[in-house]
Amino acid sequence: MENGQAAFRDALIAAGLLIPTGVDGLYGRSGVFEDVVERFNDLITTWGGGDGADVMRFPPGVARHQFEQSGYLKSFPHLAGTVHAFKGDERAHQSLLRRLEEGEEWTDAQLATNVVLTPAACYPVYPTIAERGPLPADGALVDVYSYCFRHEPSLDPARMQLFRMREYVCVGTPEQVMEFRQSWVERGRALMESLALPVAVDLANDPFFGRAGRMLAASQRDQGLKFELLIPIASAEQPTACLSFNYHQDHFGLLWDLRTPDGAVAHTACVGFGMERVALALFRHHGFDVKAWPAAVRAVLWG
Ligand SMILES: Nc1ncnc2c1ncn2[C@@H]1O[C@H](COP(=O)(O)OP(=O)(O)OP(=O)(O)O)[C@@H](O)[C@H]1O
Ligand SMILES: [Zn+2]
Repeated sequence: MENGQAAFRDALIAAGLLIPTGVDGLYGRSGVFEDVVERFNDLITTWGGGDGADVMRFPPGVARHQFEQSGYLKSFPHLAGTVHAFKGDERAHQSLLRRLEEGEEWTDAQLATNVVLTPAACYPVYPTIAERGPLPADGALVDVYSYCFRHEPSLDPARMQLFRMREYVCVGTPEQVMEFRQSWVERGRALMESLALPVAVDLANDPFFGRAGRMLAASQRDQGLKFELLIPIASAEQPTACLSFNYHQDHFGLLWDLRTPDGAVAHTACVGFGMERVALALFRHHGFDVKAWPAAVRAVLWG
């Protein structure tokens, strides 16, 4: 399986679609690759834009105080990436340059900034909605799109360290967010089938850290909180999650004190599209030459 992943990655690099940097999971993308991502991004808007979501675009960093409050480090300390910077004086600068020149460790002198790399596009949404006070009667619906960082270096080109996630996020009553999620499971499947991709939707869990994490993952599955839309990319036996449909119950509502108009703690759900994974699935199933893709697929993406 590992071999298949590395071979697919090498083929993508040889075709110029991915540009290697020497770090696993960190790639540049060609114009052709980006065009596919942009067209797919527009397709998501075609399917979801009519719902009147509030569009928000954040840079790929979250405020450290918000990140600390989000609870991410409890569940996923192994995936988080913090931004550190040089804050020294001239002597410290001399020492930095000397250590660099002598091939010594220099990064331990870097100090934390107030920015943490965004782990999932929806993270800045909850505190933003909380700031606005009680929700309107029909809840809140937000459209976000961001680069995300996860420290999971891999030979699998579908497991990147920096990748883009487009999401719709719903905040409201349990009924509102469950209806939102169900509608996206159906829409997500139909959207992906319109691209002639072989899809399966299955129960899933997040990669919670440690022994307590294994119990969290089991309970997440038992309660049916996370579904993924899977497509074979680098391996037929282990298809890759390209979309995910998450119901957080009152997790973020409690954390951020999100309230419905009657004062109850709000529930939240989100649908996330892995933009690079979808592009890779298209290249996997329709070939590296986009001009030779099935006419029906080209029509869906390029009109
Ligand atoms: N390392 C990654 N590289 C590229 N895309 C990713 C990566 N991790 C997640 N994604 C994409 O972002 C979407 C939403 O993220 P989510 O947290 O649900 O991923 P995930 O289910 O944890 O992924 P996985 O189970 O493969 O680690 C996923 O459905 C996937 O398409
Ligand atoms: Zn989300």
